[in-house]
Amino acid sequence: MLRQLQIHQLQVRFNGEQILNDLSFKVAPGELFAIIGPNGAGKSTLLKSILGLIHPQQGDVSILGDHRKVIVGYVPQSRVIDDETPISASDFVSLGQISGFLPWLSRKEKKALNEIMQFTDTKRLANKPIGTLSGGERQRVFLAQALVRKPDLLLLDESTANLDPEAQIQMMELVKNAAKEWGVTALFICHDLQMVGTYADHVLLLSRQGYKTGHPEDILHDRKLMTTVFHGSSSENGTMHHVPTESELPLAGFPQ
Ligand SMILES: Nc1ncnc2c1ncn2[C@@H]1O[C@H](COP(=O)(O)OP(=O)(O)OP(=O)(O)O)[C@@H](O)[C@H]1O
Repeated sequence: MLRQLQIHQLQVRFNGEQILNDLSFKVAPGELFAIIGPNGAGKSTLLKSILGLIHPQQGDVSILGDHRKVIVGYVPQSRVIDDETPISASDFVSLGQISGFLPWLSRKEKKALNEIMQFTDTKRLANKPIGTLSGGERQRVFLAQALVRKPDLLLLDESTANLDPEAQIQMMELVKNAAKEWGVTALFICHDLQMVGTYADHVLLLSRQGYKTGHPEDILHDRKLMTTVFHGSSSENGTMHHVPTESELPLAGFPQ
């Protein structure tokens, strides 16, 4: 289980453009942590920095586990799968667990595959070619692949985008159950604020002007803040300020 995820004074620039600026926050083990913000705010950049796919100019990410190396599951924002892709859903899921050199699955791996397909309700899709699945079915298969090694940390980049409301709920329920059953800590980028309000324990609101972490009700119901971030203006003082503190969550705040 994850013991600590801590982002400390993270700075990422691309071609001289500041994308993440002095970003610091902590995520508690087993929580569902939403990342929201307008397009281009740097949400995917943050997940990629946590994964080590992007190297920040400054700051660091610490991911510490209890007894063993932390396993991270990731569902990227976009994955183009050709309709003709000749790979079955179950083979696609098992790609998430191949760690040895043998071209077949061990008994333990088969058991894990079976369990996760049951858990994600993808068993009935097992033999279907991945390219023939609907958008919602594919998303569940992608999630199954990310979960098959029972990760300690799960990173989801807009995994519920383009899904109908029922399928969105199914996906988020799966993530919530994974948190409940084996204590996975999940960071999920989401533009659907209703989903965030329903499922997130804490929220990071990110924009190029600053950021804020807190409980969903405090962030989502702050009309002035939300208007400033998503529409760039507010009837009152709409400037975003980043005021880090040393206290527990939220680590950063805006002047009240
Ligand atoms: N590898 C890269 N090289 C140069 N610029 C990049 C790179 N990756 C991202 N960017 C830029 O960084 C900014 C933030 O991108 P990012 O994808 O993190 O935003 P986002 O908040 O996830 O947006 P969206 O909600 O639209 O997915 C964008 O302006 C993007 O063009």
